[in-house]
Amino acid sequence: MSTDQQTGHATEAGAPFDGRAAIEALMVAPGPPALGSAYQAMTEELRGFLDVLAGAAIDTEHAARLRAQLAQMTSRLRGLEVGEPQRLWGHWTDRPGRGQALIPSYDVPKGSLEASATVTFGRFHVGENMAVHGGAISMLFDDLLGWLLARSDLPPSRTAFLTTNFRAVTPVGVELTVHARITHVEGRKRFLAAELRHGDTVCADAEGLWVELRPGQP
Ligand SMILES: CCCCCCCCCCCCCC(=O)SCCNC(=O)CCNC(=O)[C@H](O)C(C)(C)COP(=O)(O)OP(=O)(O)OC[C@H]1O[C@@H](n2cnc3c(N)ncnc32)[C@H](O)[C@@H]1OP(=O)(O)O
Repeated sequence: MSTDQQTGHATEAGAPFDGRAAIEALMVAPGPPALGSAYQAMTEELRGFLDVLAGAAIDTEHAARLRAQLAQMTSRLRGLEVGEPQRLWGHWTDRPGRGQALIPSYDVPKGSLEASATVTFGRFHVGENMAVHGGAISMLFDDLLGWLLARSDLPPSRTAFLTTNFRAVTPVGVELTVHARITHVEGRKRFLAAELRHGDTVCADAEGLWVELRPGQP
């Protein structure tokens, strides 16, 4: 066995990286429950920090102080860097949000072909005019649909395309509902759709294709 220099994944000597096996291996929590709780609380704090920072008018001194504090934390974490399989970020598959702050936290049940969840975007995800950034909405759809598939009984797959329609401004700081479903499966191809609503208003919807990874495919 050797280690892929880029990803940190263990591979048979000379064998290409196997993305399907890597995803299958990650479907269990990466650490004990106490660490999971502490990590989840830390990512929630980080979300709160980004939300307040994105909404704050700070002066030069404050910006310089924050930069120094962040630099200090960054250098402390540098010594703890690991390869992708060992990292904790986004790998808490047993917890809502999975321990990441890329998109709002949500949860979907295991083993179903469709799911509804509530999400709230903060100011960190504002594009302009207090509308949620279109890229953040597409990212939510990609993540949610990918996670719905990962929680189903189907083998690992990857997004081939995702089309998002922005139907109305998506508001920030309010609860939204998102519905995702696997519409049909054709061989290795999984077709999915999703809809994001604020009350009765459809803010955005999406449809996409996920293709099942073949064993040994990166
Ligand atoms: C925490 C633990 C892990 C948790 C993991 C889950 C977290 C979830 C949340 C995180 C989520 C994050 C998610 C992410 O970030 S996923 C990252 C973003 N996506 C990618 O990087 C994908 C890059 N592309 C590929 O890897 C390959 O192209 C794939 C694998 C998709 C297909 O390449 P492959 O060589 O395997 O397949 P094929 O070419 O033989 O095609 C097979 C069939 O598919 C049809 N086709 C293919 N492409 C398209 C297209 N664009 N439009 C229409 N059709 C298309 C094609 O015509 C054919 O159909 P047919 O002729 O058979 O009828």
